[in-house]
Parts: sequence; C-alpha cells; structure tokens
Amino acid sequence: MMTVVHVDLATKQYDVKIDNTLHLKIGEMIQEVWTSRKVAVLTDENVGPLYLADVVKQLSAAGFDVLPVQVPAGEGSKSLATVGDVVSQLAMYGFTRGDGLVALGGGVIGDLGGFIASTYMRGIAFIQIATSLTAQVDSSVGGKTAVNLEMTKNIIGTFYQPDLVLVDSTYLKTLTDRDLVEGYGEVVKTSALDSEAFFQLTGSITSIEDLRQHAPELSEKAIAYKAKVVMADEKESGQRQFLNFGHTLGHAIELLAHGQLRHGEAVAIGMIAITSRFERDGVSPKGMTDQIKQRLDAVGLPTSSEIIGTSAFFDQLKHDKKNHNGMLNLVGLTSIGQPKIIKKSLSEMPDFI
Ligand SMILES: NC(=O)c1ccc[n+]([C@@H]2O[C@H](COP(=O)([O-])OP(=O)(O)OC[C@H]3O[C@@H](n4cnc5c(N)ncnc54)[C@H](O)[C@@H]3O)[C@@H](O)[C@H]2O)c1
Ligand SMILES: O=C(O)C(=O)C[C@@H](O)[C@H](O)[C@H](O)COP(=O)(O)O
Ligand SMILES: [Zn+2]
Repeated sequence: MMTVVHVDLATKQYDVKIDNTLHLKIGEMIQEVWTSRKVAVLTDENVGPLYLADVVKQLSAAGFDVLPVQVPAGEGSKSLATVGDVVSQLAMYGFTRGDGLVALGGGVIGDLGGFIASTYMRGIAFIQIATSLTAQVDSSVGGKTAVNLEMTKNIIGTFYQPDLVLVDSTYLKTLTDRDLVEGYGEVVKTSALDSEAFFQLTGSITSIEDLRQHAPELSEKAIAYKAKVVMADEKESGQRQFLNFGHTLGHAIELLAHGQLRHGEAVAIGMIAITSRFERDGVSPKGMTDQIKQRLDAVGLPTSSEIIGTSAFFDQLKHDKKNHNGMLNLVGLTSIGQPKIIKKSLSEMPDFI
C-alpha cells in the first residue's frame, strides 16, 4: 500500500510517495501535479542505461515533451561545469519558466538537478525520482540543493522544494552493495536523532541482506522524521541543524578523501568521532559510541579515518555552514532521540578532537 508523507511548508506543499509500484506509474504520478510542458529528465551514466528510456517513454505517453539529459556518475558532477552543460542543453531545447526538471537518480542527481531547477530562469518546477538509498531516506526530501567547489562540499546551493518526490524501493535492486550501505549511514544518523524505537530498528539490521529487505520500512521512518524537522525549520535556523549530525567532521573527511569515501561513509566516521568526544566529555552517555558503531559495523561501514586530526582537516572545518564567526555548532546526542547543539570555537577543535 502506498505511504504518503505530506510536506507542508509556509510557501509550498508537496507529497513524498513511497511504494514499490511507482516505477510503473511515473507518467500518471507526474500528470497529477504538472500540466503539459517540456520536461528535462536528468540522470547519470549508471542510472540512465537502466531506467531513462522507460521514464522518457512514460512521460511522453503522458503528453510531456521530454529532453533526456545524462551526466557522468559520481560526486564530480556536483560542479558548476556540469551545471553549465545542463543549462546549455535546456536553453538549446527552448526551456522556459513554465517547464520542469525531473531528477532521476541518487543524491548527486537530486542535489544537482534541484540546483539547476532553482536557478534556470530563476526557477522552474522540479520533481525527484529517488533511485539510491541515500536519496530515498534523506536527500530527495527537504529542498537542500548544492554543488561543490574543489575546496569544499555543498558550498553553492539553494533551498528549493520539489513539487513531488517518488520513492520506489524496486530501484534499489540494481544498486551496488557499497552504494546501498552508504545510504545506511544516513539511516543510522536519523534513527539516533529520532527515537529509541527507530534506533532499535536499526539495531536489528545485522547484514546487508537485512538492509535490502528492510529498506522500504527504513525509508518511511527516515522520511517521516526528516519531513517533521523540515516542516519545523525549513531554512535551518534551528533544529534542522540536527540533520547535520556527523556532517561537520564528515564533510571535511569526505572532501579530503578525494573520492575514496562516499558521503554516507564519511558521515559514519564523523558520527563516531564526534560521539566518542562527547561521550568522553559527559555530553553523551557512556556506551553510545559503541551502540552507533555496532549498527555501522553490521553492514561494513567505516568508522575511523586517519584524516581526522590533520591540519588540512582542521582547516576544512571552517567551511562548515554551522560556523558562525569562528564558533561551530556541533550536533551531539544527550540520549537517543535527544540531539543538542554544542558550541565549540574553531580554535579549540584541535584540543577537543
Ligand atoms: N540534499 C540533501 O539533503 C542531501 C542529503 C544526503 C546526501 N546528499 C548528497 O547526496 C550525495 C550522495 O548521494 P548518493 O549516495 O545517492 O550518491 P549518487 O547519486 O552518486 O549515487 C551513488 C551511486 O549509485 C548509482 N545509482 C543510483 N541509483 C541507482 C540504481 N537504482 N541502480 C544502480 N545504480 C544507481 C549512481 O549512479 C552512483 O554511482 C552526496 O553528494 C551528498 O552530499 C544530499
Ligand atoms: O537536509 C538537511 O538539512 C541535511 O543536513 C541532510 C544531510 O544529510 C545532507 O548531507 C545535506 O546535504 C548536508 O547539507 P549541508 O548544509 O551541511 O551542506
Ligand atoms: Zn548527509
């Protein structure tokens, strides 16, 4: 049965639809929210060969004038160069303000596509078809869009909400184990932020096979939590910062790993590093780091990195968006389901870490 999470914001409302038959109803679902128009379907070179032709066929049958656009797979496509390439294609095809962009892919395609949709002609309509676990549990919901510069992650971006998000676990069947497991880093994050009940559920996942089997349930729970937080604080002036648990250190690690670590892997390492420091300081209860680590170990996510503590690492921390005048807002957990912002100055980070 289809689950619908409604995201209700001051200036925008949309549905996140979760069901394993949605891939058969793309045209119908999009027709419910968009009138006839030009539609760019943005995807990457892994997802494209698997699903693009079918999505184009369904959208064309539903009366849309479709432009397929494929970019290289991977974090490298979250770049201004790729934005330029895609925007040129939209302009050449005659896209105007009344047209739309569908992101068919993982978090990279969602972040890139959302950024393009939010800036092309100052904003065209946007829909996400989430095909990776990261996208199905986190990135497709909430409206954060971004591209990177070589020196830092997500430094150029917008808040731009989609008109619709489609989450179908059928797509995960073709996802590699590594890409699936990466997404689980964000699930463990969300479960620790949310509640004992959700954290117990992640505690029951003991293998990658378990993860594959429980992915739909995990997506529902993660999206419900994220939607609640985003509805309370769309632009991250308060509690939305909690969704950055593990990310201040994680983004620095991800960038300095130069493509060797995926986002969710770096976040996993970041959660362990920050929680162990807060456990040492008495902010987090004894044993919490081990509880989180046990969940990450169960699917083989990394939990340590030699990058932590290097001068390049401390230098990266200043680019965190939760740095305000040299003070970092770090996310810690006083207990499961009870996140808290703890302020530390950049200058005290080398002693703290
Ligand atoms: N905006 C947000 O709120 C938010 C949240 C979390 C992560 N992110 C961003 O998301 C990105 C990570 O997302 P990701 O892990 O999905 O990365 P990704 O988009 O690169 O996807 C991972 C890999 O899986 C492939 N893939 C995706 N779906 C597939 C499928 N169904 N079958 C086969 N292959 C498939 C992709 O081609 C890619 O090679 C990072 O850039 C991160 O910063 C954003
Ligand atoms: O939606 C949010 O808010 C998040 O922080 C979700 C994160 O998992 C995600 O990685 C996000 O892109 C991080 O954003 P940033 O603002 O730290 O660049
Ligand atoms: Zn993240």
